[in-house]
Order: sequence, then structure tokens, then C-alpha cells
Amino acid sequence: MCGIVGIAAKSNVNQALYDALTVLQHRGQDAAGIVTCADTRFYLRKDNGLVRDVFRTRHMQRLMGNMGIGHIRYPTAGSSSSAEAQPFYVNSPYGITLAHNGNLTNVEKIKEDLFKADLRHINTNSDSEVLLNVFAHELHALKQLTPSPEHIFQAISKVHQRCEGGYAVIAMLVGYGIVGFRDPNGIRPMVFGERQTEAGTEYMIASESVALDALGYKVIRDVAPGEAIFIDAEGQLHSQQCAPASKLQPCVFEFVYFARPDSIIDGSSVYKARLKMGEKLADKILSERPDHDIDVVIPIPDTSRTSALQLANRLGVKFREGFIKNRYIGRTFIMPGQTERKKSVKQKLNAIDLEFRGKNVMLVDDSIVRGTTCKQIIEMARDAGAKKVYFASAAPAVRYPNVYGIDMPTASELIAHGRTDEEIGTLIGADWLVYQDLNDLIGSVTEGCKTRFDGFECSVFDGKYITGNIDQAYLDRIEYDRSDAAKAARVKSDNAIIDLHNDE
Ligand SMILES: O=P(O)(O)OC[C@H]1O[C@H](OP(=O)(O)OP(=O)(O)O)[C@H](O)[C@@H]1O
Ligand SMILES: NC(=O)CC[C@H](N)C(=O)O
Ligand SMILES: [Mg+2]
Repeated sequence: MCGIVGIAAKSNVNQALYDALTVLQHRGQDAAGIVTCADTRFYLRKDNGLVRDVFRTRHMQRLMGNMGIGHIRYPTAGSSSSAEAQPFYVNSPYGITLAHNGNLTNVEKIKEDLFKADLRHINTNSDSEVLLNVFAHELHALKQLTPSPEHIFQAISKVHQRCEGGYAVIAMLVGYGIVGFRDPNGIRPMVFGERQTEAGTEYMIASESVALDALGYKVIRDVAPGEAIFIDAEGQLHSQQCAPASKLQPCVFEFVYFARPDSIIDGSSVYKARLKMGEKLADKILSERPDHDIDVVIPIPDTSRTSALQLANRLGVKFREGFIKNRYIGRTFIMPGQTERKKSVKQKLNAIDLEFRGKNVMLVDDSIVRGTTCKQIIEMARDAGAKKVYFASAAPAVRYPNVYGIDMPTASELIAHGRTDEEIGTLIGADWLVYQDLNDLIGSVTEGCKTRFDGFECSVFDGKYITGNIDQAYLDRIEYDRSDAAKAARVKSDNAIIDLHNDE
């Protein structure tokens, strides 16, 4: 997943963008970038690394201007080379820069059309560069020297007609403003808000509400699926629905793992959803094993903490912090390679023996994806002296690839793919493995929430791809392109950025 942000303010936005990206860091750890706009110029700084490593004082000083956009990257297309760090830039029309969260599923077709019909060249393997060029082409086709909000919305309607997949996008047009839009299913999240200052109202658009909270912005609302929000150069906000048949079907995995618990996505609190996941999973445990012999519930930090706490409460069993997390190690699942992920689990988590010795422990994680974490954790629990090790996953089994912005392209790398729950339990070395049911996961997000959801993007759990047009040939192709082995074999030396001047 990536994190995106755009701010239209009344004074320099560089520090605010930096701060927002830091708050969104959990959505991507590979690369970070900011583009600001002052007068008729864009200023760019982007590179591989965490926000705190990419931006030095000298870069911050050069990022001038009262409007800007930022991105933190977790790649789902192309490579992790810094040439594919975002935001991307095109000089025509107007000068446009764009940051994208999600993944396009018809990139090959669009690329061909861009080249043959629109006479545009794409210089990376990033789907986001493709998206930017579609937007630029559609704006160009309107032949307006000064685009009005309606022209911008018209171009976005065309983007929806040409692009398939999941996308939340923030773009900036030199001298004209910032626009944010969300795909017609609202797969990827996006929210916007305002802040009053003496100089006037400032606006911010971001992936998650937590970024707005942290910067003192008041959330106005989520951007609706297919809708676009435009803040013009005078600071006026305009909005329009640009995809007539839109439906609200957000990615349920945001609630399971990606988003921060203190975010509210599409009106549903991620924290409350995770508490409910714990409750519902406890009910399943009680119905399957009413006379269970669990002595203690232990979360696998970080993300599962909220669910595990409520699961223990509901079971009436002690909750203990049996694993301590090294706060300086990032999230392992979003790391690019399996060797790195495996090594990081050991560096990240350490067991407190006394919580395990002679006890029947129930370990709780939010999800099991490749099985990297749970296999090692179960071993650690046994080494620490646990009698029996049970394992509970607050999400159902992840059995199918994701094509909408989560880098899970390879079915064979998913531990649950083609296996029964019992087989997975044996493989990870658990004495009992229990998964959440999909209906209960959805109930956790919707119960007590006023939003009318049309459904959820649950493909990793049920193999149904809501945008259609995902066939086996496509899945085979992304498996070939994006497996860990393919990524490792890819030459990563192509770091030359053909782009705006990018400060070293
Ligand atoms: O089965 P796996 O392939 O190991 O993936 C699942 C694990 O990865 C994630 O943790 P991560 O370390 O990324 O982040 P967290 O600290 O937020 O839990 C997730 O919370 C699970 O613990
Ligand atoms: N995780 C994401 O949202 C990735 C965005 C885009 N597809 C990229 O690879 O850069
Ligand atoms: Mg985890």
C-alpha cells in the first residue's frame, strides 16, 4: 500500500507534508517523495528510504510553496528502484505531478494506447506513470489554456473510463491547484479536511484520517468512490462525481492490517473494527471448543494487539504481552524480499519466557499471509517453554493474490493457497489454528457504523475480483513478473530519474 497526501495552504507546506508522510509511514517503507509548487515552478525531492532518511534540511529548504503533494511507496508494479519513487511528473499540459496509491490492472493495454494513439512515451514500469499520462492526455485533449474545475473533472471521468483496478490519486497542476480522486469502487481510501487560519481556509487530502488529525485538520468527509475534489489556486474547493455507476466497496484488508487503528475509513473506525474482530473470533473459539484449555492470550505485535485484547476479554482469559517488539524495526510484511522479512521477524520480536513456561498459549495475529511470522513465532513460543501453542488469525485465510495495491501477487507464496485450515495448522506447527470467518470480518467493519457499504473488496479471502476482467492469464502474468524470485532477479541499478530536477 502507499500513502498519499496533498495540501493547499496559505503558507509553506513543506513541513506539513513531511509530517503527514511520517504519520502515513506504516503504508509504505520503500521510498518517499514530495513535490511543492511556488509560482510557475515545481520543486521535487524523492528517493528510496523512509521519510526521515529521504529529506534533509537542504531538501526541505528548497521545497518552497503553499501547495504540494507527497507519497510514500510500497511497490506493487515495476521495481523498487528510485526511478519509480513518486510523485511522477509530466511537463504537458500545464505541468502535472501525481501520487498514486493502488494498482492498475489493464496497464499493458493503456500503455499501448498511450504510445500508439496518444503519442506518449512511458519511461518506467510503474503503473502510476501510466495513470499520470492518461490524465495528462485527457486534459490536453480539452485544449484549454486555463482549465476550469469542470475541465479537470471531465478529464478525470475519462481516466475512469480508461483505467481499471484500484486507485486513489492526488495530482497537482502548476498554478491551478490540487485534485484528489478515488476509483469507482473506492477500493483505496481517501479523506479530506480543512483547517482555519488567519489567512483563510487550508485544505488537506490524504490516504487516512490520522494524517489530518496529526496536523490539526478537521475531517470534512471521505472522498466518495468515483468522486474528485479540486482545490483551486484561490483556495476554493470544488467536488464532482466523475464515474456515474460508482459503488462503495473498499478493501477490507485496510481494516485488518494496513491502516492505523486510529484512522476512520469510510465512516468506520479501524480500532472498533479490530476490537470486534477479536470478539467475533472469541465467539468462534467458544463455539468450536467450549471447554478449551487456553491459559493465556498473547498478541503478535503490533497490529494484532487491538483484536487480541478483546479476544482475551471475551474468553475471560488473561491477556499478556509475551513478545516484545523492537520499536526500530519496521513492518515485515511490506518488506520487498523474503530473506529480509524472515530475518526481521527475529530481530523484531523477542519472547518473555515466563509468560510461556508450562502454559497453553493462544497466539493472536491479525492475518497470516506468507506464514513467515507465525512459523517463527510458534517456534519461539515452544522454545520459551509453552505446553501447547494455539494460533488465531483475526482475518480469514489469505488464499488468493491481490491486484489492487497490496503486493501479494503470487498465489504459491501464500501459505494458505490450496490448503485446508488443518494443513496450514500442521505446516506452521500449531496445535490448533483458528481463522475468522469472512462474514464476521465484514460484520466487524459494518456493525454500528452508519455508512451504507455496497460490499467489500475481499479478493484475498474469496478470490472474487470486483472490477472484473481479472482472468487466469493476468494472474499468471503478475505471478511471473512479481514473485520474490522475479523481483530478486530484476536488475535494480536503473536508478536514473528522468524527471524534474531532483535534489541529491
Ligand atoms: O504471514 P506473514 O507473511 O508473516 O504476514 C503476516 C504478518 O505480517 C504483518 O506484520 P508486520 O510485521 O508487517 O507489521 P505489524 O508490526 O504492524 O504487525 C501482519 O501483522 C502479520 O503479523
Ligand atoms: N502500493 C501502492 O499503492 C503502489 C502504487 C504503485 N502501483 C507503485 O507500485 O508505485
Ligand atoms: Mg504483524
